[in-house]
Order: sequence, then structure tokens, then C-alpha cells
Amino acid sequence: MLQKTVTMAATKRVALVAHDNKKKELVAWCKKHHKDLAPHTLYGTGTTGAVIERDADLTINKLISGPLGGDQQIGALITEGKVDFLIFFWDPFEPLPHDPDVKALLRIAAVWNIPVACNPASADVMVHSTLFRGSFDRQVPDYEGYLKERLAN
Ligand SMILES: O=C(CO)COP(=O)(O)O
Repeated sequence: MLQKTVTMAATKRVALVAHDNKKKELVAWCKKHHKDLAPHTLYGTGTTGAVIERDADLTINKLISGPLGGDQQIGALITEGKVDFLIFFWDPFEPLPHDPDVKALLRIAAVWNIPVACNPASADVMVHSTLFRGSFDRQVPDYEGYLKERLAN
């Protein structure tokens, strides 16, 4: 796959998502990192976003609730180049009716080389990294090049 480089701005776009059994853990993590998160643009699936706003006092651009398509909305934002980091505390113990959407979000994050944190430890590493705090270059699929190649065949 052809790749191109994008440079992330100092203000990051961070998507926050947690399954029901993980929401308390994510809220606690958001409170702990309030200062790290507050300057950035934050997105969240519907319930996660509302709970973070209510309990961690952060402003979240709230999408629709996960089981109704919120994971897919975050995936769409990723393909549009509008998300830089994904913090997704998914539940490793419980199958969910929208498991295909969860899998699709994790897949599209891998396709677009999005840093993903799935638990508090990996999210700690993420926000403490110099890459989160400064600007950084990331390789992403070169869609125009990809399309040109597909049309030539
Ligand atoms: O189900 C989710 C992610 O798969 C999260 O959705 P809610 O934030 O609406 O609970």
C-alpha cells in the first residue's frame, strides 16, 4: 500500500470509547489526566462521552452511542483524517451485540496507523509520550495514489 506522511498538529484529536464495564476505569483515567486532555479536541461515543462530561468535567464532541453506530462514526472520522489517537477500553470478558462494529473500528485504526490504547497502562504511555505532547509525523495510506493504482489495473 502506498503511504504518505501526515504531520499532527500540536492540538490533537482524541477519540475516547469505553464499554459499559470499563466506563468507570476510563472516567478515572480521564480525571487523572484532565490537564493532559483538556487542551485537545475530544470525541466520544454517546454514552461514554456523556459520562466523561458529567463525571470528569471535560468537553466531548459526542457521537451516537456505540451499539447504534458510534464506533462506525469514529471509524469514519479516522478515514477522514480527523482522529489522531484512539483510547478504547474495550471489554475482554463480554461479547457484545455490536462486536462486528468494535472489530471494524479496531481494524480501521490499524489501517490508518492510529495509535490505540486499550487500557489505562497503554493510555498512560500514550499521553506521557513526547509524540502526544508535541507534533509528530505519521505514515498513512496515500488514498489518491491507491486509487490511481486501482484505476490503472
Ligand atoms: O459500545 C461502545 C463501543 O463499542 C461505546 O458506546 P457508548 O459510549 O454509547 O456506551
